[in-house]
Amino acid sequence: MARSLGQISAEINRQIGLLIHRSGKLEMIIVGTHKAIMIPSLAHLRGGGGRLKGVRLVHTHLRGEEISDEDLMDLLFLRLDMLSVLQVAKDGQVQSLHSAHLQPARDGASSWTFLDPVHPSQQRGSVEDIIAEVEAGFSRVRSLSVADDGDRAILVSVTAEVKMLAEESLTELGELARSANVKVLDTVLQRSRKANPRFILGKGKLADIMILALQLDANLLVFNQDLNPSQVRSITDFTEMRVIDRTQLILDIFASRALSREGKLQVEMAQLKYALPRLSSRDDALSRLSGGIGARGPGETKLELDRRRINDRLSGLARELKHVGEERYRRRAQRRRRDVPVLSLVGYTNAGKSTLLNVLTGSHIVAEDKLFATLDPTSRRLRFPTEMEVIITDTVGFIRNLPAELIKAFMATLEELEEADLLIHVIDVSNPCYRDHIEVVERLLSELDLGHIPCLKVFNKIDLLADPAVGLLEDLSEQGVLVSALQPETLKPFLARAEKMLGRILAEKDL
Ligand SMILES: Nc1nc2c(ncn2[C@@H]2O[C@H](COP(=O)(O)OP(=O)(O)OP(=O)(O)O)[C@@H](O)[C@H]2O)c(=O)[nH]1
Ligand SMILES: [Mg+2]
Repeated sequence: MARSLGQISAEINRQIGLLIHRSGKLEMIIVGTHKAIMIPSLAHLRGGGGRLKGVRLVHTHLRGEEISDEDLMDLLFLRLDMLSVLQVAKDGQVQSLHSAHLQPARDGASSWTFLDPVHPSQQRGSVEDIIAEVEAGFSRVRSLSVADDGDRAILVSVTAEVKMLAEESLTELGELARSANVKVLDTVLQRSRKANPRFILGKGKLADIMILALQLDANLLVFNQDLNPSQVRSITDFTEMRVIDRTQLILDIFASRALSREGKLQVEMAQLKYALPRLSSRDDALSRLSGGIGARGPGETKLELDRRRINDRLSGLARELKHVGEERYRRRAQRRRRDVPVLSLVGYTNAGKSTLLNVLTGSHIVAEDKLFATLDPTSRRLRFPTEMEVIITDTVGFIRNLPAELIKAFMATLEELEEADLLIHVIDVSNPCYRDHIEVVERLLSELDLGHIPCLKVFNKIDLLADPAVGLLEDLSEQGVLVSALQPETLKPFLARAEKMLGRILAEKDL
């Protein structure tokens, strides 16, 4: 076969490639130009049951070149079992066969191994054995890392931000992933002034990520930046991995957390609004996009609908939400008639709002070390030491770059905040980024037109400040109160302060 390939290739002065199944069956014959061949998409191939595609490529080179970088990219991106180059002399005589295959272990820089060049008639050992060994190597790597059924992701951030900010934001993406039960295998931070419009990243960097993904057995790429639909498509096509962005990740978390009818409706609305502009007339864009982390929660089957039906569904949702909103309005109006003041807990996600509400009111709403543990607003009665009774409301946490669609979707819930007489801004001081968090929350509050409501800053989790900087505690207690929701005795000064503020506010209102 090598001899015929060499002769024909030299005669027509074009490279010829054969894609060969593990079974030995020919999948495809590709005729290229004199210096390259183009391999069509192999997406239809189901793979060989392991990490690799189950096909190998043997192709001719006419100018004596050995395995080129492009060849290696093909090996990688097409996850070929093996890639071989048959060097052919001008007269069509076959010279030597150069082969390379991917390397499962992550030792050092090289992601592939070259076999010794050999004349095709002198080959020893079997290709099948080598491939079996490579596959076995990959699955060993896999079983070394924890085997679980959740998604296994590589986080990617492409940004022009300064290094520290970029890293912080990537850490937060990791927290989001963890909250969505996604296992984070590795993170890739690419700082660049200008994003590649097609892939966001340069192709070389994408190749690095692909290698990582293969070696770590990742099935998901999570980008910290919003991707447009065509970027999702190109990266997906290129890597054959599922690709989602930060917004999609947040939507997925919301979808799995929403409990109330209103919450579910709102999440579905946000999901649909996010998906709609990303719909493309071409093939399976939506099923891919709606894939998310398996597109859990409300809206999962609905996302399979087409654009028109999505629009119908959206107007239906809007109607339902309006209806639910009216019910809530009536409840609120009742409350107002009874003239009970309202305190609303606001703050960055994971600051400790729900924990605080639980401690203050002896409730047991879900509070956990996950982002967006709370999605549905909860109200409880709280009696101050001086017998004044108030209602205290827990709300969904804020986060930086909260997508506009999401904020809008949660408008109805956040309307609850408009009723608040006093906002309690809970801040996790043990988080190194707490200052940024304050800024994000304050900006969102003013965007939501809540900036005019009096606000008390509560610096929470002081128990975690093992060694606070000199003057920090004094500084903070000038701006608000210091508490630890886990140490009830620290809450007294907070209650006293809140009550005093509330007294003043109510007195002003009566005037
Ligand atoms: N050490 C310490 N941990 C706290 C304190 N307050 C809350 N936590 C922990 O912080 C985590 C988040 O608390 P939550 O009450 O769920 O926070 P949240 O602000 O309601 O968060 P979301 O609902 O996700 O926006 C939980 O694991 C709490 O146990 C505190 O004062 N000290
Ligand atoms: Mg909460």
